Amino acid sequence: MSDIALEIDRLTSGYGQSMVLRDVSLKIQSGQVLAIVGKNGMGKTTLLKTIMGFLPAQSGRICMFGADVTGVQPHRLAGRGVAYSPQDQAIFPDFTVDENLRLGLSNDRGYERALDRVAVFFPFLAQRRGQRAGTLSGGEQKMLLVARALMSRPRLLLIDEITEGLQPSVVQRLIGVLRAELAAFDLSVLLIEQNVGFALSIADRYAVLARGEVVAAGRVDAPGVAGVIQNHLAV
Ligand SMILES: Nc1ncnc2c1ncn2[C@@H]1O[C@H](COP(=O)(O)OP(=O)(O)OP(=O)(O)O)[C@@H](O)[C@H]1O
Repeated sequence: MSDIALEIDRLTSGYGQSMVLRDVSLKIQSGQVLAIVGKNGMGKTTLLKTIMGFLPAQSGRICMFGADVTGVQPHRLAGRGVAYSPQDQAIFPDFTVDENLRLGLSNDRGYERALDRVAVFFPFLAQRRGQRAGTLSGGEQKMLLVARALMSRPRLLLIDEITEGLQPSVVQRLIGVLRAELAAFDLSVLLIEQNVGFALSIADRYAVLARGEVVAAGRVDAPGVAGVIQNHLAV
């Protein structure tokens, strides 16, 4: 078993003729959290979509747990222990809370136990299992999204801008659930964030993406990191 959960080597990708990511290289050690920060339109979502196989890589390589997964279909990654919490339109509004959560597992076995685990942090999920997901508040829908991604106890979790529009108490709860899962399981996380405070509170390492390139990277506990990141975001 590789001690590197995710390794991206000189990845280039985009939409048709328009290249968005250029030679992006990143690495996540098993059990660690990497936060990717960057301004709007810098290629963060494109990076996640390419890693997940929704967009083809034009060049470069994506490895997970030592295996080359470049070009592997998204549903096949789920079978390898990869979960994805996308930025938009990711819950099924006409399905109930229960039905949305069941989509996070490949079968019904272990459903109740998984629900108990995530409901420690998001009790409303257990209390409102029959409610249509589209009638939950925006913050509750985001919590549902993270809970669904965690149902299968993934080895690698990719989260796209989960804190956008959330009140601080919900952000705190998300920090709580991620810390608990990180402590209990050998979970590795790739986090896309604009909320630098959230990113630094949960991540081990960071990378700044600007115009499709990694322009800064390092450990979050290095001196002055918040300032370095803010400077990049201000440019
Ligand atoms: N489906 C698409 N077709 C063509 N261009 C796209 C498509 N999706 C995104 N882009 C372009 O790719 C670039 C990067 O977009 P991306 O969504 O990856 O940025 P981002 O860093 O995630 O931004 P945000 O924080 O606003 O979500 C942008 O210029 C965007 O217009």
